[in-house]
Amino acid sequence: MNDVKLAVLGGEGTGKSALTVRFLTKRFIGEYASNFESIYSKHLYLEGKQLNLEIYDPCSQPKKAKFSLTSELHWADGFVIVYDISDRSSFAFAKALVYRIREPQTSHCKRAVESAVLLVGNKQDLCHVREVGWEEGQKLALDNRCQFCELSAAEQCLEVEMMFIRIIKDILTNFKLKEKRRPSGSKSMAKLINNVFGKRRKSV
Ligand SMILES: Nc1nc2c(ncn2[C@@H]2O[C@H](COP(=O)(O)OP(=O)(O)OP(=O)(O)O)[C@@H](O)[C@H]2O)c(=O)[nH]1
Repeated sequence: MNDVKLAVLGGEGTGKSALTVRFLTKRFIGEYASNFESIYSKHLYLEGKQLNLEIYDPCSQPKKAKFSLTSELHWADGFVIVYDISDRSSFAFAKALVYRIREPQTSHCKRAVESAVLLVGNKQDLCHVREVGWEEGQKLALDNRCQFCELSAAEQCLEVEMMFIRIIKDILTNFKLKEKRRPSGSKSMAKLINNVFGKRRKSV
């Protein structure tokens, strides 16, 4: 079974828990405990594979070394970065997170393939008080090789599900790429062993 680890990050109150809970239970509750972090688990069947999905939903800790993120970066295979379209400061926070994830040192420290990132403008139902344009989100995503969508955890169940499925599929694609790019150490070793012992065996 494949393990897929996804971190849902973003500014305070942007709807990280609402999106996660919506995906896991199809429900929108409205208020979510925000003083502890959670890792949720879900078994999924996607693209012919059984997956063990883990979703990390951090608690709000505005003072936590803002963009250090070191443990999350090492833990996660992909990121959902959430901002609130009615709150410009949350977009600035999301931008800083995207830059942090895409920093060359970060991208290369552990990974042969860039992490999958999906930027989400949440609370689309509040578009009458919108502070961040759709184009701004789209541009930030394009410039930083991220996927992008706007949606509403409060009003859209299917879109939220599709959003999570999209990022999980990207992660699976990355797993395949990594597999391809992995130096064929094990294969070469098998060849070597075969060359040395295989031939001898023939002569016995
Ligand atoms: N109108 C509207 N409100 C939303 C939406 N998603 C979440 N909210 C509300 O926004 C508030 C914060 O939602 P949370 O899911 O707790 O946000 P969070 O990012 O997990 O919050 P912290 O953990 O405190 O950072 C709650 O009052 C939610 O009901 C949405 O799509 N539309």
